[in-house]
Amino acid sequence: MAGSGAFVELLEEDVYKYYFDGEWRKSASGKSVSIINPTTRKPQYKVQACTQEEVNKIMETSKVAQKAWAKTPLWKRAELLHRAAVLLKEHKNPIAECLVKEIAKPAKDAVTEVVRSGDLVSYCAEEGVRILGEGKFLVSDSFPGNDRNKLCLTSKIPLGIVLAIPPFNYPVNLAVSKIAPALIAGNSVVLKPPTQGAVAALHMVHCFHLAGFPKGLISCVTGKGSEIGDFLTMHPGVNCISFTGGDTGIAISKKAGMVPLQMELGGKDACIILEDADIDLAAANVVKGGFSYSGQRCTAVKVVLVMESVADALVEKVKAKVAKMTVGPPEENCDITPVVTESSANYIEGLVMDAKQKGATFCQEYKREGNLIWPLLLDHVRPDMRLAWEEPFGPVLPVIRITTVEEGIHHCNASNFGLQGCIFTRDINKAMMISDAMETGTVQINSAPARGPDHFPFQGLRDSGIGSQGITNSISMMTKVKSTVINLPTPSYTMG
Ligand SMILES: NC(=O)C1=CN([C@@H]2O[C@H](COP(=O)(O)OP(=O)(O)OC[C@H]3O[C@@H](n4cnc5c(N)ncnc54)[C@H](OP(=O)(O)O)[C@@H]3O)[C@@H](O)[C@H]2O)C=CC1
Ligand SMILES: O=C(O)[C@H](O)COP(=O)(O)O
Repeated sequence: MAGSGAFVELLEEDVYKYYFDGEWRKSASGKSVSIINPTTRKPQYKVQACTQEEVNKIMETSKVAQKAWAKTPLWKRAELLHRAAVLLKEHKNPIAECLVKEIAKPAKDAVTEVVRSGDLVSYCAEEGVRILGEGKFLVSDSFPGNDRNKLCLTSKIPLGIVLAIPPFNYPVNLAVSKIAPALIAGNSVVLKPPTQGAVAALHMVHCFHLAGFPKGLISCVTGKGSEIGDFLTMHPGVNCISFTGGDTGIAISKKAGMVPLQMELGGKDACIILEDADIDLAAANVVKGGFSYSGQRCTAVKVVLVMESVADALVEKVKAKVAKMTVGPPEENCDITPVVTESSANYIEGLVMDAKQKGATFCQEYKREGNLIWPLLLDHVRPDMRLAWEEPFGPVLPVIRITTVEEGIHHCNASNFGLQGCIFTRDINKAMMISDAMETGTVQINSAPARGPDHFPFQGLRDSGIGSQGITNSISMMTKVKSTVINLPTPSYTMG
């Protein structure tokens, strides 16, 4: 159970502690932040509201710990990560319980998130050993005018302190996707978890603690992003920021200093369906892509662009599937569960009402109880409706009927987002042409958008982000190249 057994030291009275210098501590602020259960809409947990002084101390300690960690052999770093991965999987149930209570993730999916996170940590350890174990050897005589008298050795070195800020929808998986690459590359980590999801993240951090990582190497600061966020992201001790979330990331990129940024932000992933598509396959993916975790995924299908000639058939099939979806509490593994906050539900409702006023066709009746919104497919959505462009981050999916492929590509590229997109067609040549024309970080052919498997590159264009994630890319991003050049007194040619 959360906050008990192996996790008992995380909790004092009813407030979860923050993690610093290898210990669980109470904040000197004496204040806490309440986490509201999206299902009951009542306070579920409390976490410490950390102070700026505590952040300063964390940064100092983190810097010292990083210097020692960078001298720890790579295989030993990997060994500790493997140990943390085992512990994460061993404690999947209490961590998943927090995800159910804090972010209303269906119980089965919550367990999957933790297991996936363990796998990500192990894979990262293995990948890190391979890619960080290799450098480059360059010789000078390949550049015009040079003899072979300079030998350049390059290797990848750590950046220092990586600030990791994940969003509410994957507070464990999108935290470890930053923590593990940072650690294997020799960095220290300061984690600021999302408020909704903070307790799951603290339990995850405890697995790293139990694995035996050195004191100070990993810290976890809790508190509202709106209060402590700017102080963290603008802190001079930070050497890299890895952020996943919404528009906050755009603001951070304007305020952060001259440090590498990895930003994974919002998306409005389009699903283009052509006349020759397998409509059963497309419908199944529209439902899975649009409604899993109630649409609260950056990679959710957020607009369907279907050719008019097959639109009726698609809409009928999707409607039939939506009718079978279960709606209710995450504990009962319902397909659709309450969205994360009341303000999120209000925002979604605003988009629905705008579409209603402008004449969209409701394939189901709009229904809401508290934060729980029933799945809704809106047909005949037009570009003048907000739903055509904004991301609801909820179980509401607009369908725009198109008469040419170009119309679909144009709509996709006119978005301020450019995360992923997908195409359904039986013609691979057409699929490749459309994929080339779509201005998104990834295009999926005949499947819904997805970040995973976690070693695949994951990136967005325009407001969807900066840089690329995925295990290999994250490890590289959290390092920089260091060169050592040996200058020989006379040119030397091997076997010459
Ligand atoms: N591209 C991607 O991979 C993903 C993108 N998203 C996008 O994120 C949004 C929803 O996630 P959500 O968690 O609400 O996103 P937010 O951007 O609101 O929050 C993300 C994180 O930033 C923190 N934060 C808030 N204010 C600041 C600040 N000023 N400085 C630093 N950190 C801050 C939050 O903490 P706190 O909770 O305390 O406010 C949270 O940990 C959607 O728009 C979605 O598209 C979500 C998941 C993945
Ligand atoms: O934040 C998100 O929504 C995730 O990055 C999406 O991950 P998934 O495609 O694996 O669900």
